[in-house]
Amino acid sequence: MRKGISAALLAPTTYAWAIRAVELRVRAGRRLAVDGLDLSMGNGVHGLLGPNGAGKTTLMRALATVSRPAGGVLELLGHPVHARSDLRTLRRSIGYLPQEFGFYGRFTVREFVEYLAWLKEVPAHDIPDAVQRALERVGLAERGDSRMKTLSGGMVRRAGIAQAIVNDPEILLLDEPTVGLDPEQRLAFRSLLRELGEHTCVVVSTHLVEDVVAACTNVVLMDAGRLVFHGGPADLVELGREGVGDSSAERGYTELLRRHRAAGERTA
Ligand SMILES: Nc1ncnc2c1ncn2[C@@H]1O[C@H](COP(=O)(O)OP(=O)(O)OP(=O)(O)O)[C@@H](O)[C@H]1O
Repeated sequence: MRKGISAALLAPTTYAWAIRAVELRVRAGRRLAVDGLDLSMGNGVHGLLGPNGAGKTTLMRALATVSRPAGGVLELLGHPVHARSDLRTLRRSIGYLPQEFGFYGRFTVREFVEYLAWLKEVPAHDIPDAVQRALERVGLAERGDSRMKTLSGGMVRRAGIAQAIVNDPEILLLDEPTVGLDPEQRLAFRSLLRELGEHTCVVVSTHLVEDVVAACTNVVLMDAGRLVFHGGPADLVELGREGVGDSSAERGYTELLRRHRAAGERTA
């Protein structure tokens, strides 16, 4: 048995949900930015929406096991995540594109993705093919030998998506992946998302409600650290038949937040 990995982590696990949170609380600095969240997610593409400061990035960081929960239950692929969990094996099955990420500008795109594949403990002999496939999936195969510092903002984002998918994760977390992508790339990205969601639990945080309707199987709406709505994109569109906003989906989003806040004021 490999040193440092417990038998419990190596044992096959069965689970109903790839991600399960019950009364989850997560701190951002000293603030409880996720405050009593109940949420279960399986395979599919889950669009995480919410106003600025809703707690989306804080939740993504907890799902990526970057921050540990301050309370409640968090289970990823059936493994509990808490202060004392051994997360090394679990992290091999997670892909994460943070909102902001650093890289060595002198690395080529291929070296950058290879390095992350190595950190994710992808077996060495699988790395070249895995990297090539990830670069092809984000449309960067032609730029594999370019240095990271020579890429445009949108291309850096695509390199970030490539590193997140290079280990074929079972949970894929993408924090605002479409920022800086041109319209053609956004369309290509939507179809990549749909493809990935067939066998993976994909969580995509975004402010683009239209992207969620076009590419997601589920909508998760948060406000002030709590779950406001979890349903299908069609439910959001249906709710937005009337109200303020340029599209039905945006109106549905606004209407859900309005109802949630009005209910909060009544109970306060
Ligand atoms: N390091 C920190 N220290 C203190 N407070 C923080 C820290 N990071 C985030 N917060 C606060 O936690 C709350 C949730 O922030 P978070 O970044 O998770 O929201 P978000 O939904 O991702 O927002 P956005 O849409 O603007 O990216 C906000 O009120 C924010 O000000």
